[in-house]
Amino acid sequence: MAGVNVPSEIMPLKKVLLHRPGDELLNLTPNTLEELLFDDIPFLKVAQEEHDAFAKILRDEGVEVVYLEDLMAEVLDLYPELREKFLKQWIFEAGIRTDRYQKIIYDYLNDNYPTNKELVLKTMAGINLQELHTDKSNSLVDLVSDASKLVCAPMPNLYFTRDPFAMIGNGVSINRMYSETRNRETIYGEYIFKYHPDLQDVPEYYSRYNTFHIEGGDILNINDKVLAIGISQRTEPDAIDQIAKNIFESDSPIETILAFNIPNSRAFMHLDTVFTQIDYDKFTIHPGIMGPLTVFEIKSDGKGGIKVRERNETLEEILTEYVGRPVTLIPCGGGDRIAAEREQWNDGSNTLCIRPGTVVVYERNDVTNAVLEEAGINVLQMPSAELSRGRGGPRCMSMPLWRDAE
Ligand SMILES: NC(=O)NCCC[C@H](N)C(=O)O
Repeated sequence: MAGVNVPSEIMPLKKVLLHRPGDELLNLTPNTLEELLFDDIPFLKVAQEEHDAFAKILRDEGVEVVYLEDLMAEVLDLYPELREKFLKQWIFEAGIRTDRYQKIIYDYLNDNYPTNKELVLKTMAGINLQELHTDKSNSLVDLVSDASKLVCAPMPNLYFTRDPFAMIGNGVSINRMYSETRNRETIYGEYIFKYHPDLQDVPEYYSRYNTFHIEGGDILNINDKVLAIGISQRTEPDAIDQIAKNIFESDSPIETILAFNIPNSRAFMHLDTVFTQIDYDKFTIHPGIMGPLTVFEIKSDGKGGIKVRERNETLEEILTEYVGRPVTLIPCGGGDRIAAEREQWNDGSNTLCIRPGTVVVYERNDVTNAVLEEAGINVLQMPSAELSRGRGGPRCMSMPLWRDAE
């Protein structure tokens, strides 16, 4: 089906975008973990098995699974003239600035990765110096550079397809990311939404070339008229102002944006690490954010601008007003503070809802999973020992492209 339709977080999921972890995880090293936003180096083989189990759960529930690497390769297959443009842009965005190395890397990729799928996967995996057979006789750089040096860094966070671009109703936000390492990931979104036949007519509400950063983990579709966006470590108020104006000026039916101001911290990096919708009237929430949370309501001022007011009611009251029925907040960890902190850290709140009352979760968060089941939620558990080392859960690892309407 062409286009995208994601008017909520809970209606039956029909099509979802994933990225299967690849050799980019083999290019993680201890001294690059912090810069690349990982807490340890996953065992690739097992991470892939866990990811395949995730895809199987989705397919068994009737969801069409498409992969980012395939969509990008299809674009280059359909438009061969884009291969050179994409490669040169990717090399530049990898920080390669000298003509010499730009040519060495361009020729290396073109000569060694003839199919577009192989090429796309290699741009995701990164390149290290020892792969490049440079002529060491005439360059100081080659003579002194550490052979294991990564000349084009890997993009290990790509399997978190939630973040680089995010569906908003029938449109998309192609994001400007908080960190340079993840901002590189948005190149694939630029190409698939500009050229892929299934996606090229999707209205864009934000551009990767904008100044202010916003990430998809902070964007939650409440319904076709209400959008929630987190103010977080990754998403700044200026970006929300900008996307709100763009949305209100567009054909989008969204009338209200609720900005959730959550603590600025790595553990709570996105709104969806502490808050997700799991049924018509149920949300999971990390108790640790309830105290400091403030909610701002943003609407159009009718003159191309916005008007903002702080909501002082309780979160339940605010959500009940916008969801249209009494809302229950289910605490991650079930009221046990230590379990809440442990399980939020391992994405116990980061559920992926595939239809009202049915969610995919990490099996490791057994306290929260039991609480969800007691609340009548159908909990589909996936293995997570290696994937969770990247600090993201089932919602982080998925970007819905189509959900049924009400
Ligand atoms: N939506 C999400 O919460 N995504 C998780 C992203 C984890 C990744 N290592 C990051 O720090 O961006």
